[in-house]
Amino acid sequence: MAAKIFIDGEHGTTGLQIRSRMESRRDVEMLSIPHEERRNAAMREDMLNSADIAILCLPDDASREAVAMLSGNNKVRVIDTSTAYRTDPDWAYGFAEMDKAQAGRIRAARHVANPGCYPTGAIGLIRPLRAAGIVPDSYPVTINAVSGYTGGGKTMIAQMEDASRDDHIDAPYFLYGLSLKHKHVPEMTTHGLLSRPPIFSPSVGRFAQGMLVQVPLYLEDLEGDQTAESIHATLAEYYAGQDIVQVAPLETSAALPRLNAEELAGQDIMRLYVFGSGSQVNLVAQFDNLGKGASGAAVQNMDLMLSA
Ligand SMILES: NC(=O)C1=CN([C@@H]2O[C@H](COP(=O)(O)OP(=O)(O)OC[C@H]3O[C@@H](n4cnc5c(N)ncnc54)[C@H](OP(=O)(O)O)[C@@H]3O)[C@@H](O)[C@H]2O)C=CC1
Ligand SMILES: CC(=O)N[C@@H](CCC(=O)OP(=O)(O)O)C(=O)O
Repeated sequence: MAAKIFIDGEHGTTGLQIRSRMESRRDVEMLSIPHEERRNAAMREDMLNSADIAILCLPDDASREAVAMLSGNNKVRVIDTSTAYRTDPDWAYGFAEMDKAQAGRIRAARHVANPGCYPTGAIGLIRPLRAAGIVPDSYPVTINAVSGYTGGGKTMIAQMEDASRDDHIDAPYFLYGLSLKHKHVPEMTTHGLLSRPPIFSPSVGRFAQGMLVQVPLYLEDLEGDQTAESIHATLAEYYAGQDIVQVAPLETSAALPRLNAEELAGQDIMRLYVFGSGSQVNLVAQFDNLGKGASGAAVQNMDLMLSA
């Protein structure tokens, strides 16, 4: 029997991308609410409680409200794409490749917190080096990133695309999160296995989808005699045996004159690069903020849960 899937927030940016990934699938039955009823609480509660898996593509408060609508129901499984539950120990963190046991945890979980887009890149780069003891507790980790503007959902898409709005953004590129208190820092710290919160500086460019997340490192401040080659070998070994998180060969990185943030738009993979030589490296994750950074990861998690 086809599994019943309800996307609460199905008409938003993340929800629509999940729906488009489901269009040709025969193994799932999509439960749906018409656009004009998307905020009808009674209809949402009914659909949420009728699903096998509910995928929440809502702001944090509305996600918490949806989870409350399921209290007392011990059957429906939930994937939440908001920030609400990403450091909650009762929820499985939905980054299947982040260690060898994580796919199994997601497969068995009732509640899965889909990662944030920036943390997917940052944790993907940092966690293997923390797990191997290469990045010491005291290391001052910094994360610089650029996202396509769909990362800001319907509001930012309209701000970037509609010049008639009072809050139109005409900048081709801008920094934000300037107070260094971005909502993704706690999840980067927890799942990046960091002792100190990283300094995180996000930015947005005038392109719809795509992302680069950078973590520069001084090799002499790491444990052991590290080189670009040894860091690359650690990442390549960590991600061996699966094809969603790919580590670009060092020769490929060395030959690149530039790296395009849009290159993996429309794809659900993430590619990691090690740049640099001598005493410094820059680790970079390249992916689609709406692919492995959101909707692609949600569908991957749904598939793991359906395979239980
Ligand atoms: N965009 C991205 O790249 C990523 C987004 N996420 C997360 O995914 C979630 C959804 O984001 P995104 O798709 O970008 O946001 P959007 O603003 O594009 O879509 C949100 C949807 O939720 C609906 N909604 C809002 N409040 C309620 C409510 N109280 N009851 C019912 N429906 C409601 C909105 O309806 P209405 O049209 O009426 O506003 C809209 O359809 C967020 O938590 C976001 O942080 C995670 C990773 C990446
Ligand atoms: C460009 C942009 O605005 N991006 C969003 C993050 C997108 C994302 O990962 O969403 P979550 O809210 O689910 O964490 C931001 O910085 O708030």
